[in-house]
Amino acid sequence: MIRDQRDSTTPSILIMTSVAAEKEAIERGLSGSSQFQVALTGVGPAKAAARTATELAARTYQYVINAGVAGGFSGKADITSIVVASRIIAADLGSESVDGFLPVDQLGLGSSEIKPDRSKSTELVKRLEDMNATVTLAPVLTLATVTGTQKTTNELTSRFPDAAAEAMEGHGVATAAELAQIPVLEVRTISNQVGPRDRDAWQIKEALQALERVGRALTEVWS
Ligand SMILES: O=C(O)c1cccc(C(=O)CC[C@H]2O[C@@H](n3cnc4c(=O)[nH]cnc43)[C@H](O)[C@@H]2O)c1
Repeated sequence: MIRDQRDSTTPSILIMTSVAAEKEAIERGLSGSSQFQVALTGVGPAKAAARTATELAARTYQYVINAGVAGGFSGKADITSIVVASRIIAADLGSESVDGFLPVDQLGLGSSEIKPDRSKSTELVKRLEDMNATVTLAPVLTLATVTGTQKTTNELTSRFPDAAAEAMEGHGVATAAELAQIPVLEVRTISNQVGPRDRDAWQIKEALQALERVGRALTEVWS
């Protein structure tokens, strides 16, 4: 019989955040739980994929989670609410055409979507609801560019009517996890609404407080 050599102090869940403030918020919520390792991706899907792959090459993990703040689509996810990804979608992976955007799926060049672990995602939603958090299970878009105009907002809403949030790392983290055959989750707390750029309106502090709550909920999912 093959035994798992890891002991209870070896992290088995890797959480990737883009910036240090997100990492610290998650770590406050985890309150030292030894099952989790939190590491930084930097901003954007390319760094996210490369840095996640580097972490996964260094140690064996059972789950990978991408966590951080995000933009919420109006009417789907309000500022400070939480979105757990039901689908992780690379929204800008494909080609423009005169008839509109063509995703790589339609070009016969692969898939722009990765499915997160359904069971753990659902359990995370339940734990957050038990904490009285406002939480939505819905598609989360990954883009290399933060949406900053009404035109792009309208295009994304039309292409992905169910999407609740957009961020910049999820599909990169998920791609590295998929290649390593490890289940992935994405969870985002909403710091701003997707729409015409208004950086002063971003509520980072409140979104980071919600991220701390996500950290607490994660310890319950894996208790
Ligand atoms: O300035 C700070 O203190 C600070 C603290 C935590 C995070 C930040 C960021 O700027 C995070 C960038 C990160 O956030 C995601 N994000 C947030 N809103 C959006 C959006 O509307 N569209 C796309 N991405 C968004 C993204 O994943 C970035 O990596 C600052």
